[in-house]
Amino acid sequence: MDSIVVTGGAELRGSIPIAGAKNACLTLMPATLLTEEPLTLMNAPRLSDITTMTTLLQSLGSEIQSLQDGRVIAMSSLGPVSTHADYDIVRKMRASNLVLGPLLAREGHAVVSLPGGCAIGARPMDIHITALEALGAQIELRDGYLHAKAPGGLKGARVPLRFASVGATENTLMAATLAKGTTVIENAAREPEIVDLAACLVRMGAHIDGAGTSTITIEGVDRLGGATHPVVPDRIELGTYMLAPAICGGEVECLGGRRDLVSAFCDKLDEAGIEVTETGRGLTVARKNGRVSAIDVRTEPFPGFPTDLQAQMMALLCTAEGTSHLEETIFENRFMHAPELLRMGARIDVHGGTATVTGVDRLKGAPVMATDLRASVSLILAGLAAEGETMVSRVYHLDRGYEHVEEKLGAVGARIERVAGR
Ligand SMILES: CC(=O)N[C@H]1[C@@H](OP(=O)(O)OP(=O)(O)OC[C@H]2O[C@@H](n3ccc(=O)[nH]c3=O)[C@H](O)[C@@H]2O)O[C@H](CO)[C@@H](O)[C@@H]1O
Ligand SMILES: C=C(OP(=O)(O)O)C(=O)O
Repeated sequence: MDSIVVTGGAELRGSIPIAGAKNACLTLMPATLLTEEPLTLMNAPRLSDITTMTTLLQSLGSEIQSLQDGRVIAMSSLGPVSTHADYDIVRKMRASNLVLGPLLAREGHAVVSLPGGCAIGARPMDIHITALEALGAQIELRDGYLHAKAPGGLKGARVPLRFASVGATENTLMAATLAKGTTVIENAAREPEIVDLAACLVRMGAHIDGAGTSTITIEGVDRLGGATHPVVPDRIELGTYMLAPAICGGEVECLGGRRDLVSAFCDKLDEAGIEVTETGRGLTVARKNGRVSAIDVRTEPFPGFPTDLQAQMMALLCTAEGTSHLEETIFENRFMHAPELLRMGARIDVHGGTATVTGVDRLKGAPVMATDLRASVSLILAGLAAEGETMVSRVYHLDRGYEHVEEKLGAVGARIERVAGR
C-alpha cells in the first residue's frame, strides 16, 4: 500500500492541467450499453475507478479499449449483453449502480447488486427505484440485488424526484432515451455531469431538452447510435488544485478550468481573500493579500457548494484567521478528515453535520491516514502548508479520483513524493 509524503512550506507557482471528470466519465461509460455502435470518450481521466467501471462493463459483455495512455476510452456493446451486475464489482464503487437504467432500457430486465454504504455515508437507491418504476419497471430487492424488469418495455412518464439525486437523474435520463413517448424528470439534478451526459446522449441520437435545469424532457427514440464525446473537465480536481496556492501561497493556473463549473466555490474563495482570474486557458488563483479569512460554508446540490470540495476547503480554513463553520448536508459521515487534521494541530469541533474550525497560525506535519477520496487529498493540501513532514497512508482512496497527484503538485513546486509499500 503506497503512501504520499509531503514536506510543507514551499510556495507554488506554475500551471496544472485539469483532467476529464471522474464523475462524468463514470456515467458516460454505462451509456455504451444503450447502443450496439461504438461510443468513444476523449479526455478521460486515468483513475482506478475508471478501471473498475471497465471491469464491470466487460463483465456485461462490452468491449473496451483504453487508447492514448488511457486518455481515450473506445467502447462497443454489440451484444449479447449480460444483465447481471455482480456484487463483487459493484461493492467497490457506488457508480456501478449506473448500469441499471441502461440495461433495463436495452434488455427490458437487469439484476444489479445494491452498492451498500461507503465510508462517507449510506448510498441508498430508493429514488432511482421510484423513478424507474414511474417508467413502468417492476423492481424487487432480493439477496442484496435489485431484480428489475419491464416486460412491456419502458414508457415515458412524469418523474418527480423527491430529492435532486445525481445518480437517480442519470439512471432515469439514460433509461428514458429508449422509452416509448415523453418523460419529464422534475426536480432533476443540475450538476455539470448531467449536462455532459445529456450532451453525449444527444450526440448518440437522443432527444433531450432542459439538462442543467430542474426539468428535463426526453422524447424516447427507437435506437441510439455511436458517438465520440469529450468528457467535461473535472470541477472537483479543479477546485482541489485551486486550493493549493490558496493554502501555500504563490500563484497557480489551472489549465482547462472553467468558472461556471465552480462558481459557488469561487464566491467562497473570494470571501476568504483568494483571487480567481479567468485567463482564456483556465483559472489563475492567488491570495489577495496576507492570511486567509474564516468563512462559513454549506454543502448543497449544484449550483451550491459541492460536498466533494468540503474536506479540501476545511484544510484551507484550518489556518484562516478566525472561526469558520462548515455544514455538510449531503452525506452524514463526511468529516473523517477532521480527526486526522487534529493530529496536525488543527482546532476543529464536529457536532452533527457542522464542523467549527478555528484557524491556527501553522499546522504541523504528522503521520495521518486517508479514510476516503476527498479526505485523502485534504490531508495532502494540509501537509503542503504544514511545518515539517506529513505522511498520508492508504492513498489507494486518492487514486480513485486524482491522476498523478504527486506529479501535478510537484510540477508547481510542491515537495511531494509517493512511497511504495508504506
Ligand atoms: C447532490 C450531490 O451532491 N450529489 C453528489 C453525490 O452523487 P450521488 O449520485 O452519489 O448521490 P446522490 O446525489 O444520489 O445523493 C445525494 C443524497 O441523496 C441521498 N439519496 C440518494 C439516492 C437515493 O436513491 N436515495 C437517497 O436518499 C443520499 O443518501 C445522499 O444523501 O456524490 C457524487 C460523488 O461524490 C457527487 O459527484 C455528487 O455531486
Ligand atoms: C465520493 C465520491 O465518489 P463516489 O460517489 O463514487 O464514492 C467523490 O467523487 O467524491
